[in-house]
Amino acid sequence: MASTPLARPPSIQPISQISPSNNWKFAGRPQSFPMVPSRSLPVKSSIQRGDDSNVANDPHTLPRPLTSSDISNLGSGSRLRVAYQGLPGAYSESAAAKAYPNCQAVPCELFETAFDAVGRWLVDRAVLPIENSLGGSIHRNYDLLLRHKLHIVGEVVYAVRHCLLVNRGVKLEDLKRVLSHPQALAQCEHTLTKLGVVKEAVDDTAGAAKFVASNKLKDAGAVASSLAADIYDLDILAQDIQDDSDNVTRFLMLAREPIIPGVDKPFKTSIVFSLEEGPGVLFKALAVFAMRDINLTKAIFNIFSTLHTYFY
Ligand SMILES: O=C(O)C(=O)C[C@]1(C(=O)O)C=C[C@@H](O)C=C1
Repeated sequence: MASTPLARPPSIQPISQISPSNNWKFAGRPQSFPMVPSRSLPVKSSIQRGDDSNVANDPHTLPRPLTSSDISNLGSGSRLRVAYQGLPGAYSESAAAKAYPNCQAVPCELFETAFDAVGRWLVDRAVLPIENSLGGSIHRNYDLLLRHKLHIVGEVVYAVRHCLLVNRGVKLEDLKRVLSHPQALAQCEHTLTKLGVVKEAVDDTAGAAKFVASNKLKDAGAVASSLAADIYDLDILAQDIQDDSDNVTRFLMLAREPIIPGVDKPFKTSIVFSLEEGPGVLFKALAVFAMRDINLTKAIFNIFSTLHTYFY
C-alpha cells in the first residue's frame, strides 16, 4: 500500500517528555516580565470602550472584530497537529499522514508524551500503534488508554514494509548487528536470524536509522522504512524483509472529544472492564454479547488478582 506523501515543515522539533511544571495553567505574571510601577497604571481600564477618554491614542492599532470569512479561512487553512511516537521517517508518522492527510505530524519521544500532548492541548490528535499482524498487541498503549482520558475516534491500518538500511559501501557480510524498534525486529525475526546478526532494540525504527547514519557505523544496519533511508541518507541493502508480506499495523486515532456514533453506519466500540475472579465469570461476560448477536473482533484478557478484559 502506498503511503500518503508527508508534509514536513522543517521547524517541527520532537516533543520530549512533558514535565509536570510545563502545564498550561497561568499562575500569574511571570517574574521575568518587566513590572509596571503601580503609580503609572491608568485609573480606568482602557477596555471600557464606551468612554472616549479610554480609547487608545491610535485607533488603528486596536484589534479588529473577527469576521465570518476569518473563521472559514481558519477552517481550511489551519492544519491539524497530530502527535506520533518516534522520529521523522517512523511508520507512525506515515500512519498519521494516512489517518489525517495534510496534517502537521508532531514527533514525540514516548507513547506517553503523545497522550500528554493531546491532553494538554499541545496537539489536536495522536495516532498510535495498537497491534501488529505479526508482533501482536502493543500492551503499553492499552495501559495508557486506561490512564489517560482520550477517546478513540478512528483507526487506520498501515502496511509496514521493512528495509535493511546501511551506510554507503556497507555490505551484508559486514553486518554484525541490526538496530530497530522491538516490534520491527520481531516482524523480521526469520530474516535477521538467517543473517546471524545481533538484534538491538531502540525506541523507533527511524531512530535506529538516524543512529546508524550519524555514527557512520560500518558493522551495523537498521530495520526501518524506505522513507527513513531518504531522510537519513542511508542505502537500502534489502527490501521487504518482514517475515510476512501482509505485515500490517493497526493504529488508533485519539482525540480529547469523543465521536458520538450515529445509526447510519456501523461503529466499532472498545470496552474495558474488570471482573471479580470466580468460576464462569468470563463465560457469563461473553454471553452478554452472544445473546445480543454482537460481533467481537478481538478480546484481550489480563488475569491478575482481578480479571481485566478488553473487547472490540
Ligand atoms: O518505530 C516505528 O517506526 C514505529 O512507528 C513504531 C512501530 C510500533 O510501535 O509497532 C509501528 C509500526 C511497526 O509495527 C513497527 C514499529
